[in-house]
Amino acid sequence: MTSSSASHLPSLSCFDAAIIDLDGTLVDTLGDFVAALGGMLADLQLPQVQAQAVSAMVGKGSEHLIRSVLAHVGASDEAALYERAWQRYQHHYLRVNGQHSQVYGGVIEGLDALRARGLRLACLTNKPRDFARPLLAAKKLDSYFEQVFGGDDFARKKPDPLPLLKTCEALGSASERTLMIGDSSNDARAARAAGCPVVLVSYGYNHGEPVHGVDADGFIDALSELAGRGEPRC
Ligand SMILES: O=C(O)COP(=O)(O)O
Repeated sequence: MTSSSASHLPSLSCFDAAIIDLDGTLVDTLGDFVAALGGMLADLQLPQVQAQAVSAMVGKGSEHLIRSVLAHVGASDEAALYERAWQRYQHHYLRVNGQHSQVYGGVIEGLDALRARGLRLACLTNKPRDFARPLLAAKKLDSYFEQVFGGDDFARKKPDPLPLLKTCEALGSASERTLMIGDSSNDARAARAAGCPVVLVSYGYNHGEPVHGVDADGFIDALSELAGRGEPRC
C-alpha cells in the first residue's frame, strides 16, 4: 500500500526552493547514532541503549538526545554528567559518522528531479553542523545543496520556525514558495509556523510515532515520488 496522499501533494512547479531534513529523510543514520551513543555509554560505564529506543529520541538535536539517553539508562545525576557525556559523544560521533548509515532509496532520483526543475536546495537539520557537513560529503549528497544549516547555526531549532525562515532568506525564496521535506512532526510544525508547505516521508523516525497523524500537505514513500508531480496546482 502506498502512503502518498496525491490529492494534497503540491506540484514542484509551485516552488522556487526546497528545504530538506537530513536524519530520517535523506539518510538513515540510526546506526551512527547507536554506535556513537554506545561508545559514550561505555566510556561513562553506563548500560547500553537499544536502537529502537534511540530512534524515538532522534530529531531534536544532540543535547536532547544525550539527555534522553542518560535518563533512559538510569544515569544518576544526569545534569552533572551532561558535559562529559557530550564530549565523549562528539568524539565517537565524529569517528563513526557515515559508517553505519545509508542514503534512503529514491533520494538521488528525488534530488535530481528537484534540481532539474530549477529549485534551489538547502539541507536543514537539528544535527550539529560539524556532523552534518561531513556526512553529506561522505554520502556524495553535498553538491545538491547550496546551503547546509545545522542545529547550532541559529538561536533556536526546529520545531521553532526561525531556522526555516533564515534558510528561506539565505535561499532568496519566499516561505510560501519553499517546500519543506521532512520525516517528523518537528519538521511539519516548523514548516507550518514559517508558512512553508510541507511533505513528509513515511519511512523516517518521527519521534517513534506514526507519521500519518501529523498535520502535513502530503506524504510520500520515497523522494523519487516528487519527480512525478504533475501540473501546477498551487
Ligand atoms: O536530532 C538530530 O540530530 C537530527 O535531526 P534532523 O531530523 O533535524 O536531521
